[in-house]
Amino acid sequence: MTLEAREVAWERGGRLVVDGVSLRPRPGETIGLLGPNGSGKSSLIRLLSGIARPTAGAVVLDDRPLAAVARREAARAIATVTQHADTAVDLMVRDIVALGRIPHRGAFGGDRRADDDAVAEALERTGLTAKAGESWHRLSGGERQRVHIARALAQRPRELLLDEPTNHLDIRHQLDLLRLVCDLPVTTVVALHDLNLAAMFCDSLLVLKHGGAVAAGTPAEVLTPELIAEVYEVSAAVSIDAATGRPQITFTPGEPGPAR
Ligand SMILES: Nc1ncnc2c1ncn2[C@@H]1O[C@H](COP(=O)(O)OP(=O)(O)OP(=O)(O)O)[C@@H](O)[C@H]1O
Repeated sequence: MTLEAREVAWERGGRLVVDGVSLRPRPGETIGLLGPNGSGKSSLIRLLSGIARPTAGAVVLDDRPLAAVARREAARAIATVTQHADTAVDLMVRDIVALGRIPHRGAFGGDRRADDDAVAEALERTGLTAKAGESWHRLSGGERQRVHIARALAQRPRELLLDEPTNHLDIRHQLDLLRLVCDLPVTTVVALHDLNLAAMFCDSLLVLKHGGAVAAGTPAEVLTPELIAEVYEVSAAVSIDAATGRPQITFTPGEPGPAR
């Protein structure tokens, strides 16, 4: 059982920004959401997280409509890192990561030891242990991004929703983060712009265009030159990496894809 989207649609400002999309991740898999700017990736993540409700179709957690699941229960199961996540108050890194434990606290405070362990592990996994006592406002953009990921990990969710988690990160941290996410025993839906990173790390991909799903399957099934030209309007060559068996995409500079 896992988090599912069943033919979800979302009308915003008189326009369908998500148009009849279904997503049914296998437990533990990492699904990459691809698509150009404005194609609906963030909107779909908002629907899956319960931040927004679909205008049609349903988001379902363990076969129950998410809207009918108690907030606290949903918050224990699903962790979300949205784009441009910020915090107004100046907290220490450790305190922000500890916010991920709130859904686990009972009326009498919960298990402090479990909270401390989860926070320490999340800091360690994201390479932030040495920054635990640092103030949020003194962090770089990439460090802030990792703090939000750490908060989500401290939540120890079953479902992880990440909206472009690698923007702001240097290449080493991009690779570390996606490797970490893939190795977690957690179902993950991750919106990505980098097709090569998606090809390298995701078990499957869903490609959106104008709010609708245009392709779904393994990276090798989905990432063809034809699909890339259709969706992104650029020319690309795709080869299969001998070592990993994953597609590798090379773009042709200055050569536009077919006009649409
Ligand atoms: N508050 C809003 N009201 C109406 N439409 C909106 C609103 N926010 C976003 N949209 C529209 O919804 C569509 C989908 O946006 P969304 O942010 O989901 O795309 P995205 O694929 O995540 O884009 P990006 O890659 O640029 O982050 C866009 O056309 C956008 O203009």
